[in-house]
Amino acid sequence: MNQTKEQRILNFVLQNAVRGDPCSVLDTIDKYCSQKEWAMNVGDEKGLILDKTVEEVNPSVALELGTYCGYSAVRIARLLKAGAYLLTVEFNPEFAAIAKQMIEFAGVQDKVKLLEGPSEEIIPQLKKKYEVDTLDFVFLDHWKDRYTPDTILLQECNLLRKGSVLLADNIIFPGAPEFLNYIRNNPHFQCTNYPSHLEYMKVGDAMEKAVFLG
Ligand SMILES: O=C(NC/C=C/[C@H]1O[C@@H](Sc2ccncc2)[C@H](O)[C@@H]1O)c1cc([N+](=O)[O-])cc(O)c1O
Ligand SMILES: [Mg+2]
Repeated sequence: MNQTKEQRILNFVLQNAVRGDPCSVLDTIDKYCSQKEWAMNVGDEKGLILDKTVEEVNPSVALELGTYCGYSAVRIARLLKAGAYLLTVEFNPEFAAIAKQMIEFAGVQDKVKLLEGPSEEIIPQLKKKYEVDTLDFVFLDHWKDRYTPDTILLQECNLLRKGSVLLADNIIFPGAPEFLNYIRNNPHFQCTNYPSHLEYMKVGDAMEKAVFLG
């Protein structure tokens, strides 16, 4: 049975990256996806915006929606302080299996909890089942039409506190117009736009940061 693109990416990492070295895993994925097969990782350019935001927030508890191959989970986890952790939500079992291996190869498995299932089911379970109080940082990179309902759900489940930071990928491409309209017109959020480019392409893209004001 021939391999999927995601399996080819993982195999390229297993054969070319340095086990236990998150940066080498990120560089190897970026190399493969810019030279051989494009894939929807946040990538190196927008990855720097993600890095700066994570360093600024220095979260104890972070949530990622849309794990895919685990690139941004590794990217975020490598920056977390001792005792801090990332919960990452993926509903596609094949992608979850790839991401699990990617996270373990990078050596950040002790900081990452991969939750398999759709965000709309997982988010309401975070407090009771996963013992989350509130989230310091949320990275939205899953289906673009889920950004708004899941942001509303996070508020309804009291998972945001004054100062919680949301960072959303793909504001321009593929675009999340409904989310942008929602978040920029919501008095409970302070928004900042970060223009960039689509991963591995010259196409324009942007990330949007939204700080919850309580
Ligand atoms: O479509 C994009 N991302 C959707 C991502 C989806 C990821 O999240 C879940 S969906 C889900 C649902 C519910 N709960 C958890 C995960 C999918 O199984 C996939 O792993 C995308 C597309 C482009 N592009 O150029 O076309 C560029 C990007 O950066 C993108 O992020
Ligand atoms: Mg994306």
